[in-house]
Amino acid sequence: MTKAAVIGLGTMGPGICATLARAGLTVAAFDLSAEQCARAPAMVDMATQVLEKLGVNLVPGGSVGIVESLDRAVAGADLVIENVPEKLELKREIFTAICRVAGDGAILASDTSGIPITDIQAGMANPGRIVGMHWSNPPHIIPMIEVIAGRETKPDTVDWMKAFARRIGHLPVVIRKDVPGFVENRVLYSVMRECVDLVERGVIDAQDLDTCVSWGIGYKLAVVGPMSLLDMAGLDIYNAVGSYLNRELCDRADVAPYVTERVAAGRLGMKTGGGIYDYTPEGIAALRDERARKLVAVRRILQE
Ligand SMILES: NC(=O)C1=CN([C@@H]2O[C@H](COP(=O)(O)OP(=O)(O)OC[C@H]3O[C@@H](n4cnc5c(N)ncnc54)[C@H](O)[C@@H]3O)[C@@H](O)[C@H]2O)C=CC1
Ligand SMILES: Cc1ncc(C=O)c(C(=O)O)c1O
Repeated sequence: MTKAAVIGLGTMGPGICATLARAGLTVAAFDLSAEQCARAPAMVDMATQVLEKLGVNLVPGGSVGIVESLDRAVAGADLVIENVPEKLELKREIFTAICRVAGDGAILASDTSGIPITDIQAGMANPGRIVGMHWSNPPHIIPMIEVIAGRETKPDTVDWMKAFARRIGHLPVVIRKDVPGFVENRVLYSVMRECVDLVERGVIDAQDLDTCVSWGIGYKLAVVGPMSLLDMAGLDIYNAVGSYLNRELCDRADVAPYVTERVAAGRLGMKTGGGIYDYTPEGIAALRDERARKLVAVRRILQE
């Protein structure tokens, strides 16, 4: 398998392109926005430099080319990865267009954060080839990929995707039920909901919350997963604490005003220069470098 198409070159697309090219694939990438197409090559280069530092196996012959239409990207591709915004109708439009052009044998993957694959593939021309391939941000550094079968996905499509994830140096985990959010984001969003609530209620400020979670929980969880942590702490302790604490935890079904008010004001985070925190362009470049350097160092140690 040599040719891949990546549709959408926003936060996720460039790092995915770099990872595929590093594994020897010829990647044709497309984004509707000329601005995103113009910035993509520099983003791909930055991700490629990080992959070099990580020492991820280099298979010669890979490349990334930005093309001017979805049809050009998809024609002849063995694998298509969709990375457009998280809206079901948009993703269905894109998959309809992809199915029109893709060859019968191509694997068609969505990087959706949690829209059930069953909803994306319903009524498509080739649903058995459509599969969830959920990367984690930044996709060239975080090595885990969730592989999700929708109701109509063929088992051999899932097997193919597992093997492919390993081929590009990532770790596949198979999600056995096509539940919204799959697994990673169900866990992340339960943590995020509690964190936002604690900051909104003034229990802690944003910076201390970040320190508490990164050093108290995140650092530990990178080495000891939650199920193993239960055994390490003792199930009796979880039972005792959970019996009074679980009922206290945030269970709101909507998104907190702390977030919705910032979104309404255009404060989306690093991509708009401010969100919870404020950023300058120089600060963003420095943060990206620092985070990549630290994530690479931690990954190296964890892989030993
Ligand atoms: N940002 C994150 O941390 C992660 C996001 N995801 C998922 O990956 C997908 C993409 O997310 P991001 O890269 O963050 O979004 P983004 O908003 O940064 O990028 C999306 C890109 O799609 C392009 N686009 C929109 N309509 C298009 C069309 N019709 N044809 C071609 N390109 C089009 C946009 O111009 C934009 O560059 C979403 O489903 C998201 O939930 C998955 C893992 C992590
Ligand atoms: C906030 C948030 N939402 C979704 C995802 C992935 O789908 C991520 C991530 O990968 O980091 C995230 O941070």
